[in-house]
This record gives sequence, structure tokens and C-alpha cells, in this order.
Amino acid sequence: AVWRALLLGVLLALPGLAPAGEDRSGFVRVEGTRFMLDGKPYRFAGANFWYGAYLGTADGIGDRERLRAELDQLKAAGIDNLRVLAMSEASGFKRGVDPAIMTVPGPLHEGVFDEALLQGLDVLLDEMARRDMKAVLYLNNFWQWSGGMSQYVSWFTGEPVFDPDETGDWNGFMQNSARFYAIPEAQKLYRDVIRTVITRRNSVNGRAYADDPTVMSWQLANEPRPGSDADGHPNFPAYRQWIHDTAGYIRSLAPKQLVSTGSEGAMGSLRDDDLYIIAHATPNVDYLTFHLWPSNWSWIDHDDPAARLESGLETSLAYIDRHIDIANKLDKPTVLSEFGLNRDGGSYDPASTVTARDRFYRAIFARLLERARAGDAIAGSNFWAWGGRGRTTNPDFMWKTGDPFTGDPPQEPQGLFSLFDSDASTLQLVSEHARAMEMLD
Ligand SMILES: O=C1NC[C@H](CO)[C@@H](O)[C@@H]1O
Repeated sequence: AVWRALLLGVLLALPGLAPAGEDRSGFVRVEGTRFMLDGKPYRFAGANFWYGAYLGTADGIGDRERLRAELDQLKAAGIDNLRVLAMSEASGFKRGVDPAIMTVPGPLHEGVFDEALLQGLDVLLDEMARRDMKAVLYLNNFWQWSGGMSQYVSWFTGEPVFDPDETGDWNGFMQNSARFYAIPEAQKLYRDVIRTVITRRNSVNGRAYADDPTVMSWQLANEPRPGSDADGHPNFPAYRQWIHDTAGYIRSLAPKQLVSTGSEGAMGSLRDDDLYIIAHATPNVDYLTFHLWPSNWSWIDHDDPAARLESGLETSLAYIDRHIDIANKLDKPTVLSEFGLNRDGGSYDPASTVTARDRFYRAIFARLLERARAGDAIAGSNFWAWGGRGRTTNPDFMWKTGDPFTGDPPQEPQGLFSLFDSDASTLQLVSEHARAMEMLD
């Protein structure tokens, strides 16, 4: 028996000699409510790194030395699942990132792309592959900070962009973004974008994206919503069909990789658990996502997170439990793929304290680990967001073209939610949670 065990151990250690049927491809798979990777459950505590492809772009826009140094720092901390923006649209938004990966569409409504920025994504994926990291890539944005759906709507209606940073009308903006789901020409261009990215061959390592196990999954968009909470219900059928059809299209191009929507959960589904379930029941969606934004959702105060921290935490933990219960019911893994909290006193200063934030992260991680230990469908999380060495020197803390990137996109003060490389206490919490999640059987 000992010799047989030893021999089996040796055989298993040899690549390609795993037991029949065991997948050693390096691709993340779904088995019921669990991710599997090379024959073992895959659980993680990762980060949002929306600007990763921008950092990989040739110097002048990017900063490849910073990228390599910060990927090393994240990998050393065990933070090796990164959620990244894979497409941005040239826009007229006051607070849209510039430059954009996609410029104005061609005369036949075909996509026109900035090859230098696509090469930035190549560099990012190659550097992540070298560090055995996993990427979750989103291909659009419900919000304005990368152009996104509202820019498509402007391109194909001829109307000027509906800019919430000019009008302050966020409900009107959300309804305008949701028009995207039902404009055929917009969907045609979006399919062109999806095909361009997924069928791309990495210019650094020659690997086809769809054959690269570094890519764990493709997300339809960042935080796609049916529309505004008050007026979005009539859009829901088009939204649901868009999820089903687009997820099916992505799967047809990338059958080895996973597909998720990028949803916030019920708060991004007209505040209705049932609509979230209906929209995500399609077999074309491999796993669920939900986000947690207590200060954006007014459960905790932006300018003083300590004031209502305990009640806000209670509401946050209930939101987490509800979404894990939904994933159990749908028999799909779920990932808390965004969560964040302000610095003490609502400061943006990297030197300010983060007592409330550390309490929040610690409580969230304890709940995720507890539910994962119990065998529930929670498979991982990605905090929002890695800010690394990015710092602003602007008196208004707002990003301008050419500035260093932080975890806060251009529409928000630089330092609002970023976890900077100097935030050692919070980074330690993430690192400890990452190791605890990885050690679960
Ligand atoms: O996807 C997102 N969710 C919340 C972040 C912080 O407000 C925001 O920057 C981003 O648009």
C-alpha cells in the first residue's frame, strides 16, 4: 500500500498524468458552487486593478516598471486574482479616462482600436502569467468613467453624451445607459469589440487570449444595471436577454474560460433579489458576482465612516449572506468582486488613518471565510481597489490626463477608496484572508 501510494504520488506530480478526467489545464473551472483549478478548489482574495492595461502601455501613458513592481508586491501578499478593465471608449465625458482603447467607430460602425493600449493589455496578461496570477476582464462599463454604454448610445443616436458629472442627474444617466441593450447598431459594435479582444493573440508571448489560462473569466461589463431603480423595470426584459445572448456569444469564442456579468447583485438589479436571480439563471453565466458599497448606498457616511459603522456593517453582512444564499440556490459560485470603504473622516490623503476601513475589511473577510468553511458558494473577493504607488498632487484630488493612475477612476477623488502601497494594515488583512481562503479544502 505504501509503495502504491508513493507511486501514485509520483505519477500525480507529473504534468498530464492526473487521474483520468482531472483537469490540469490551468484554466479555472466551475464544479457546482465551487471553482476548481488543477484538480483543487480555487478560492481567493484578490484586488480590483482597473488600470492594469494602462500601466502596461508603452511609457508615456503606462509605467511598466511600476506594473512589474506592484504585481510582485501583490503576488508576494498572495493577492493574485485581479479584476481589470479590458475596454474603454473615447468619450466626451468630463470625467472619462483618456486616452481610450477604442476610438470613434469607423464608417461601417466597425471598432477602431488604439493598438498601443491593446498592447498594454498584452503586457499586463504576460506579466500576470509569469507570476501565475488570474485575470477577470470586463468588456464594457455601465458608468461613464471609461466611456461605456452611454458612449455607445451617443454614437448611435447622434445625441450628445448624457454626462452625470455635468447634470448631476444620475437616474437620467442610468436610464440613458440602459438604452444600450436595445440599440442593434450598438450591440453590433459591442460584438465587434468582444470578438476583437477575445480572439486577440498576445503580441508579447504569442498566446491567443482564448487559450490563455491567465484569463479566468470575461465579464459583460462593469456593474451593468437594467436602468434606474425608479424607472428601470420596462428595460428589464431587454437587459435579461442581453445577458443571455452576450454571455452565450462570449462562451462561443472562449469555451475554456468563464463568463460572468459584473453585476452588483440586488442593488444593481432594481433592488430586487428575484430580478437578480432571473437575470442570472441562464446557463450561459458560469458564476455570480455581487458588490458591496455601504457609503455609496448610504448605509455608512462617506465623510465619517465611523459614525454609522456598526449598523452599516450589519446591513453589509446581511447583503453578503443574502447573495451567498442566492448562489447556493442557483448552484453557482459567487464572488464579491467589489467592496470598499472611505478613509477615516472621509480623507483622500494616503497618510490618513483607516481605522473604520480595517474594521470593515476584517468583518467582511471573517464572514466570507465563515461561509466558505461551511461549504457555501462564496469563492472569492476583490477589494476596490489597488492604488499602489499612485498619488495625486492636484488640489482638487481629481485625475487629469497624464496623471498617475490610482484605484479610483477619473470620476472620483484620487484616494476615495484606493488601497495604497503604504496602507500596510489593510494590505495585511487582505493577505491573511487570501492565505486562509487558499488553505480551505
Ligand atoms: O464599479 C464601480 N463601483 C464603485 C466604485 C466606487 O464608487 C466606482 O469607482 C466604480 O464605478
